[in-house]
Amino acid sequence: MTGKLIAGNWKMNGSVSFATELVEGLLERLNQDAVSADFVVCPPAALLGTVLSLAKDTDLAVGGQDCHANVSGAHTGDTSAELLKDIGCGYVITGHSERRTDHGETNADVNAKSAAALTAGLTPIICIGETEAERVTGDTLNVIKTQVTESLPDDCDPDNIVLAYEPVWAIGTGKTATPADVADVHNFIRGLLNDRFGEDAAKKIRILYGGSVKPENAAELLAVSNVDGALVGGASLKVEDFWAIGVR
Ligand SMILES: O=C(CO)COP(=O)(O)O
Repeated sequence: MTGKLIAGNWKMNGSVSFATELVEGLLERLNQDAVSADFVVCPPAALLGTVLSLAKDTDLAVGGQDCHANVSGAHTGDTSAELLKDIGCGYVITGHSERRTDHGETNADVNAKSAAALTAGLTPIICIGETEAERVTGDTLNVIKTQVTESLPDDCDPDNIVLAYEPVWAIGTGKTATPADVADVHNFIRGLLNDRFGEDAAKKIRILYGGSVKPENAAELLAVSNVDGALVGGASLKVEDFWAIGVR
């Protein structure tokens, strides 16, 4: 692990002109500022080619938003991790709560997709997080434990995985978990990773926080123990805001 990882999940937003303007804006800043954070953008699949051609040979990394667990085959509309790697991606988001909800993805599915990503040479950004109902009933840590246990592939290399804690109730709602809540969950996740991989290996795994991260709350959230970066939705669509989250 080096600096913080600031990942932008564009979700189903953008166009060729939007992507070009946003990526050019980021590259301009990457060239000018001394940056300790690593930046990655995850555009919709149809914009990957545009973004990759702009980001080629730069410090801006690019990721997909999902991949199929299989290498190839009759899976209309899906994209394999191999193909993402082949076109130049370095990362892929797996298990985002919107995919768990919209497409019924289970921890087992997320595990298989993350394993496929690792086999292809991509770093999966494996998403976990409790719903509002689970938080209210005090089940947050149990849910997190199950998700971490079941979503991480058996033989995964701690060098090549990223976790993202995104409380579902904080996504796109403007509600952010308090630094104390975030600390509780991130410290708990670190403990689970320590138990599984041993402390030396586990500390290589970056644990991102996601859910209504914006320039106004980024400093406070990124200062929390065991918060190694951010997975940013809405604010990653504005170059000034996305940049200000990682460079302060
Ligand atoms: O889901 C998210 C990133 O993956 C977070 O989205 P928002 O930053 O828009 O809340």
